[in-house]
Amino acid sequence: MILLFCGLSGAGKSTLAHSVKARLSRAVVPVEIIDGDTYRERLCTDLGFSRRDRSENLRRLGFVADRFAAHGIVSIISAISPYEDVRNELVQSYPNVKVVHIDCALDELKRRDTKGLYRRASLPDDAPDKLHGLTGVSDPFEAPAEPDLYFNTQHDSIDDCTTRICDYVLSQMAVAKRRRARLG
Ligand SMILES: Nc1ncnc2c1ncn2[C@@H]1O[C@H](COP(=O)(O)OS(=O)(=O)O)[C@@H](OP(=O)(O)O)[C@H]1O
Ligand SMILES: Nc1ncnc2c1ncn2[C@@H]1O[C@H](COP(=O)(O)OP(=O)(O)O)[C@@H](O)[C@H]1O
Repeated sequence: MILLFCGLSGAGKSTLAHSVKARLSRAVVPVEIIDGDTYRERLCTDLGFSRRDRSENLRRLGFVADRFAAHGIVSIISAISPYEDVRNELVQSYPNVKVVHIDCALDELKRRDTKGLYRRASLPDDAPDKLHGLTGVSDPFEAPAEPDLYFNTQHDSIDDCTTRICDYVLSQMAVAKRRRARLG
């Protein structure tokens, strides 16, 4: 299974990816986190934040996620993934891709500002530290029309989100197991 987490910077993708991994490891379910930030430092160093590059970024993460998933590992892609067409492309290209929208209001993200990106995006255009094209501020984010799971992390606690995601994964795994048993 591939869990495709998408949402704005600071919404909670990495936090939830790690808490889900920790919780599922207790049930002996292997999880691999494929984090946009980390892969941008290694596999995707040539990519920036244009539409073309963000699309290529997600295609690469999807390919890696599928390789892990093929070996029974739950792959969590934790990236902003702002475009519906590329998310749908992954859903159609690989088996068992579930889209998880990690949502949060911009006001709350500006308050959290864990990496200082929102402050930098609000600087005057000629400021040396100005961040252009920040998703949700000066670059688009297309909310998934039909996510498999939806969270608003301003209202849903880390623990509640983690429980719902883990319950979903375990129930999907149980369905797949029953299907395999029926087919012999
Ligand atoms: N312009 C702009 N817009 C959005 N994000 C930016 C930008 N510049 C740098 N960053 C940092 O890059 C991280 C997002 O990388 P992703 O690979 O997840 O993005 S994308 O899916 O390709 O849109 C994102 O990480 P997260 O905060 O974990 O989401 C930011 O730290
Ligand atoms: N329900 C929640 N789920 C995830 N993170 C939350 C939640 N509520 C508050 N937070 C906080 O929001 C921040 C999210 O940061 P992070 O996980 O790095 O976001 P992202 O990976 O989407 O950029 C963390 O400081 C986290 O503690």
